[in-house]
Amino acid sequence: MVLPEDDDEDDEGCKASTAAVITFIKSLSKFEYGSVSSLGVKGGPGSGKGTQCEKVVEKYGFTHLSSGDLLRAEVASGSERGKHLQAIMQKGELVPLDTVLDMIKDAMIAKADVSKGFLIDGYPREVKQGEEFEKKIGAPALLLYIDAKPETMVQRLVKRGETSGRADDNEETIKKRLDLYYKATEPVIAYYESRGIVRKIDSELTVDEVFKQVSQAIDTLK
Ligand SMILES: Nc1nc2c(ncn2[C@@H]2O[C@H](COP(=O)(O)OP(=O)(O)OP(=O)(O)O)[C@@H](O)[C@H]2O)c(=O)[nH]1
Ligand SMILES: O=c1ccn([C@@H]2O[C@H](COP(=O)(O)OP(=O)(O)O)[C@@H](O)[C@H]2O)c(=O)[nH]1
Ligand SMILES: [Mg+2]
Repeated sequence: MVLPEDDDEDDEGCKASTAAVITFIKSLSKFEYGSVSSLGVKGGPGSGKGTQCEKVVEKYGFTHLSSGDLLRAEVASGSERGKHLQAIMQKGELVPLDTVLDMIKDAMIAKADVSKGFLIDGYPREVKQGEEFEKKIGAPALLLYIDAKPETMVQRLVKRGETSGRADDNEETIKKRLDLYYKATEPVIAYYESRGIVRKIDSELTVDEVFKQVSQAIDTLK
C-alpha cells in the first residue's frame, strides 16, 4: 500500500483527499446523530473496545475503524512495510504516528459515502497523535473510555491469546502494552476530559451491561 506523505506540500492528491475527508465530516451533521462525526473509543489493552464497537456497529450503523486492526491487516498482507510493523507490534511498542494517521484517513475516505459516523477504536495512543488527528481530520464528538482493572485486562488477554492468534497476546508483551498504556495513553483521556467529551464506561460487568452504558452515552448525542 502506498500512503501519501503528509508533509509534502507538492502532493496535490494528498491535499485533495484530506479536503474530501473534511468536507465529509462537515456533511455528517445531516445524519441521524446530529453533530456526530467520529467517536473515539479508548481503554487499555483487553478492556473490551473491540467487543463494544461491534455492538455499536450493529445497533447504530457506525463504521468501526480499529487502528490495531488496520495495522494487523498490513502485517497480514506480507508487505515489507508490514514486516517492519510486525516487529514493532510484537514488542508492544508504538508504530510511528504518521503511519497510523494515514491509514485511518485512507480508511475514512474509503467509507465516507456510506458511513453514518466513525468509531475510532484505540486511537489516539498519545496526546501528540490526538493533536495531529484534529488538525488533519477533526475533533471527536465523544470519547468512550472503556475502563477495566489491570488484572482484569491481563486475564482477558491471556484467555483471548488461547485462540486469537495475535502475536502480542502473550504475557510478556501484554505487560509492555499495559505499561505503555498507563504512560502514554491515559494522558490522552485527561486531555479530552478537560473538554467535557469523555464518558467513562465500567467494563468490569457483562458485555451486555457494559453495552447499556455505551448506548446511554451515545444516545445523549441524539
Ligand atoms: N467479562 C467480560 N469479558 C469481556 C468484556 N469485553 C470483552 N471481554 C473479553 O475480553 C477480551 C478482550 O476484548 P476485546 O474487545 O478484544 O478488547 P480490546 O480492548 O479491543 O483489546 P485490544 O485489541 O488488545 O486493545 C475478549 O476475549 C472478550 O471476549 C466484558 O464486558 N466482560
Ligand atoms: O494507533 C496505534 C494502534 C496500535 N498500535 C500497535 O498495535 C498494537 C496492537 O494494538 P491494539 O489497539 O489492537 O491493541 P492493544 O495495544 O490495545 O492491546 C499495539 O501494541 C501497538 O504496537 C500502534 O502502534 N498505534
Ligand atoms: Mg481491539
